[in-house]
Amino acid sequence: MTPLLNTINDPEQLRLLERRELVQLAHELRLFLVDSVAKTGGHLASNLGVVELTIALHYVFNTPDDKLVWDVGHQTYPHKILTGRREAMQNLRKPQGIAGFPRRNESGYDTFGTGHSSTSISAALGMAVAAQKAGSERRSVAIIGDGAMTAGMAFEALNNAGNMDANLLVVLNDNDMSISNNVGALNNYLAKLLSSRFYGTVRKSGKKVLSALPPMMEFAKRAEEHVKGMVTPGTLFEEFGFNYIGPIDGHDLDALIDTLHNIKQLNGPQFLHIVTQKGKGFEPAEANPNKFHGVGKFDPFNGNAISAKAAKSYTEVFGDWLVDMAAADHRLIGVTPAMCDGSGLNAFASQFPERYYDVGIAEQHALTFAAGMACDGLKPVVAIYSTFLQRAYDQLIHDIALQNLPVLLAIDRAGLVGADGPTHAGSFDLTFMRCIPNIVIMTPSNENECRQMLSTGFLYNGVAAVRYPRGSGTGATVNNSLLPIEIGKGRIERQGEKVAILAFGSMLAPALEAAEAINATVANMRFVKPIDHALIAQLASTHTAIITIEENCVMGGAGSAVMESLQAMQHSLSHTIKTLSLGLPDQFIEHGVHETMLADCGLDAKGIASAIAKLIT
Ligand SMILES: Cc1ncc(C[n+]2csc(CCOP(=O)(O)OP(=O)(O)O)c2C)c(N)n1
Ligand SMILES: CC(=O)[C@@H](O)[C@H](O)COP(=O)(O)O
Ligand SMILES: [Mg+2]
Repeated sequence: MTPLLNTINDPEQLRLLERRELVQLAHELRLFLVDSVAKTGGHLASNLGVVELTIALHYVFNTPDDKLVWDVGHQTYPHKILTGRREAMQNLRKPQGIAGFPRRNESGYDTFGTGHSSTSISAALGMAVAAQKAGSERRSVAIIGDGAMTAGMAFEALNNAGNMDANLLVVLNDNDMSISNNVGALNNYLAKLLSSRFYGTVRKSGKKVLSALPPMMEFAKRAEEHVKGMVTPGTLFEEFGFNYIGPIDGHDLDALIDTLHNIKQLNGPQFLHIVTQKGKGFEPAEANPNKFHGVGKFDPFNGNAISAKAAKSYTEVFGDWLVDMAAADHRLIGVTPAMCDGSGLNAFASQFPERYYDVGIAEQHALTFAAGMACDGLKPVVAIYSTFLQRAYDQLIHDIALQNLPVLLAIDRAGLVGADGPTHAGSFDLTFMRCIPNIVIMTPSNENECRQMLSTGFLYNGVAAVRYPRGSGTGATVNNSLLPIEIGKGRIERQGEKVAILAFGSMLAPALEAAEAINATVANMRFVKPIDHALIAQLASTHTAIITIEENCVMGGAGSAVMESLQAMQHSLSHTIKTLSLGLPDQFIEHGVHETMLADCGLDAKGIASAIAKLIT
């Protein structure tokens, strides 16, 4: 057979293929995906699951005029490959290479930038309304997974769209998996929809929708049936005002294409439920979709990881601490918004299942749920990535801090995260948390300090946050103590003269290295809030330059806290001090390799030394 995939550089070419050729194309696309991701690393299992769906969508819809909005965007590799980026896949997520998520500035086919979940229905609805207002017939399609569907935002959008007449199609890609097993009542409901009698009913109702009636009449008829309660039992999505079609096999290209063709004729909000298998076609990923959700380089023949096991990560340090503290205190509850594995909760979940809560992709709920538990004597620990905590800002302020509730936030992936790029960078948490009253914020400089700070935050009777980076730190030995450290106290790690570097968290190690050449003093500040005013005063009175350094944006971050402190004490200082705040610049940092990204921001020893040299000469 003549290969097909390498002839497709644009969906226009895909649309010229015969229907019967598409199965071969899907097969080639899968082989290409496995081979390509084996070399680069990236998200694999979700992409394998949407091969047929991606082909069918580009085959039926007139992309890029018709808009495809992929939720999360971790499953867009087949889309990228079919839209002119096949060759570019070899540089996926590498510096200057293509991104792991859709990017509007990367391709006209990437209609909406994503990375965080559950935004697709809102964005596609916005595009559908824009088309309507422009008198355009173009279609908008949101493709959302069953995991992403657990988020409140998806339901906010359904609620809005189901009450409108915009031409929006929502495709629910139901593979019965989030990163880990999907959870919650909605997941149970979807399983019920797929089962036995109800499945039959739904299929019939789907067929009815695809009958010969003209689209507008069909839509009106469905609306009338709804009003009269004739559609029984109505699916949840029908109750939301959508025309529900499915479930259909999302690996059956003929069924997908026929159904999409039919739906394209219909007006108003449409909902297509498809069933797929995460990891489809690659046995190791089918067997363990969680492991192959996001992977490093691997052997494409057996799926074995190529890189050696790295040093103990901060995530693992947190996971070990959680198990130990849970054993010591029966009030401890562990909460994760759908990131069990990534946040290091596996051991806790299996040892303390009755105290473990995966709430789905629901960061806002996770925090308020924790607040409620804290009101009544429990001690919740919310494990959350810095970037996803952004979703729950009001809950942190209004539900936790304002009521001064004892909730510990274990904030992982703080700082730059490498290959996932700007959507996942934890660049802002110090800035957005520091201005909230009542909160204790800690930045561990090594793994052992991380454990000490977790204990400190847990034992503190109020809201506390420990923010630590992705991966491992200095490799410090972690002792098994559960004792706290004194809140608000930094310490001097290296005594030098004239120049004092005040380092926060991960930046202590490069600060110490930079200090050698110029004999600078280095303080490990440890706490961003309360900031150690006494230590700052001591350093200010004995040095002529104060430099702060953090892996957070400079604006409003830990360095700002130091500068505010200095400002407050300036009248009592007998000499002037030169100051400099180092940290992440006021821009989104592109994906790449963590160390290089830091160096590019001047946050390695060399960059720190050169910035100090400029300041003091
Ligand atoms: C707001 C937010 N929280 C958490 C995540 C992490 N995350 C990425 S993909 C994913 C699971 C998505 O499951 P689903 O939508 O079913 O897609 P699948 O991976 O099954 O294809 C999660 C939890 C995220 N990207 N955004
Ligand atoms: C798409 C998504 O949000 C997650 O899969 C994320 O890429 C995981 O990142 P980590 O690899 O840091 O856990
Ligand atoms: Mg899923």
